[in-house]
Amino acid sequence: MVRSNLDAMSDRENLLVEIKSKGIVHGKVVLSSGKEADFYVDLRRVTLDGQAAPLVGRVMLDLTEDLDYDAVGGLTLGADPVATAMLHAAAARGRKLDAFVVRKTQKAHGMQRRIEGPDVTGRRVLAVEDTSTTGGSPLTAVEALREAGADVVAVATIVDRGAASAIAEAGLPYRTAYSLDDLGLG
Ligand SMILES: O=P(O)(O)OC[C@H]1O[C@H](OP(=O)(O)OP(=O)(O)O)[C@H](O)[C@@H]1O
Ligand SMILES: O=C(O)c1cc(=O)[nH]c(=O)[nH]1
Repeated sequence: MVRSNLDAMSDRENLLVEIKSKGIVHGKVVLSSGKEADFYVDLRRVTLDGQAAPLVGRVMLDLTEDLDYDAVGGLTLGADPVATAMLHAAAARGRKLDAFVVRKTQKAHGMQRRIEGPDVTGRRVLAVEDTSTTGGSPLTAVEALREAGADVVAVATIVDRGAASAIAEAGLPYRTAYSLDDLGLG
């Protein structure tokens, strides 16, 4: 089946509707970085939603279509359903894409791994996040991936809250599907 630009545009529009209706929470909130904000973009309510998750996979694949990578993942937990949605969307397009999970700390028992899933050593990988404010979370994943011998080709998020400069400083291309302006929160 041939995928048209119209299909991609309609997925992008439909995912935006899902994010606006299910993922935005207004009110004072403390962010991962310790900063305070007046709203939260709770993308777990979108990436773990049965209707929205397939859109997440397709939109994030479309966003990174020109990049060369064969594994995707990031810092648990926000990145995990993004990566698995992409794995399944890729499989539906006949492409084999592996996923991985970067633990916040190395596991102390079992295989004692920091990065779970098929081995990423020597592979071109995409680091993803659901949303990023400071770039801290995706860059923590990038550091662990580089330590494991992976070649990180880029960072990609569903919603950017201000991470572009930190990711550019780390010398990596940065892709985001939506800005706060797209969400009416800019
Ligand atoms: O660090 P930043 O780049 O500014 O991005 C914000 C981080 O906050 C959220 O996760 P959180 O730290 O709340 O943890 P969780 O994924 O385990 O829920 C989100 O999923 C990002 O990982
Ligand atoms: O910066 C964060 O911690 C953060 C912001 C946001 O809108 N959503 C989220 O999951 N984390």
